[in-house]
Amino acid sequence: MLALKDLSCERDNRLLFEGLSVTFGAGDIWHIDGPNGVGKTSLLRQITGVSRYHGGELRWRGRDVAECRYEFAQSLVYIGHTPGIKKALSARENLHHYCPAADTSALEGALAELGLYGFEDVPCFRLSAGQLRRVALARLALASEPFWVLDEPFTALDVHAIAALEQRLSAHAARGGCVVLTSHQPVNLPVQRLALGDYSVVPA
Ligand SMILES: Nc1ncnc2c1ncn2[C@@H]1O[C@H](COP(=O)(O)OP(=O)(O)OP(=O)(O)O)[C@@H](O)[C@H]1O
Repeated sequence: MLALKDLSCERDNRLLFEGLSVTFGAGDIWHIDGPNGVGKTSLLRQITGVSRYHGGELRWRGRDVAECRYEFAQSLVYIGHTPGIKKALSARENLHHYCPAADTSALEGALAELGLYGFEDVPCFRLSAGQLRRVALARLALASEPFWVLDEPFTALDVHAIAALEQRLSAHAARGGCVVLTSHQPVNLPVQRLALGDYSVVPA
């Protein structure tokens, strides 16, 4: 789906990585790994178009992303480091914001999948860190976009939510979707690993 060719990244005049070439394909789950500060979030921000890249090329389904920004954006779910939840709104309202076409039972099903049954209408400022992360991730159950980019999605989740999320990611890949994620925890899925810092691509 997305090919990175000779990508480089610098922040504050410091080179984080260069010459990074990898293709994130249909059916893949990629785990971007590396120590704190190596540039994982910066890479995700580059590939999603949130930050610009300083060198190299990004190609979406064979086309330069600059030429197909709208199509690429329509194909992408990006859930960043912070959950991106409006705390004055409820879980249901937040999910509706991201998935306006979903009906009541779809919204409730997505929230229930991540253990939020009974919390649908509680304002999010009353939820815990893990529950807030669950609200953000619930949209994956409703997402039709093929390319998912998730920054530290397992942070703050308990074992049950981790298992539910892993199942969701696995089902997405099995349907021909692609997942690119960062995690400091081991991922219990057949992932391909991209270790920033040594640029090695380790197949599953
Ligand atoms: N807002 C910012 N302004 C300037 N430099 C930044 C900013 N955020 C991060 N950096 C720098 O960019 C580098 C890469 O940061 P990034 O967040 O991409 O790392 P990371 O690998 O995701 O780290 P972590 O594992 O801690 O989340 C860091 O070394 C940091 O010094």
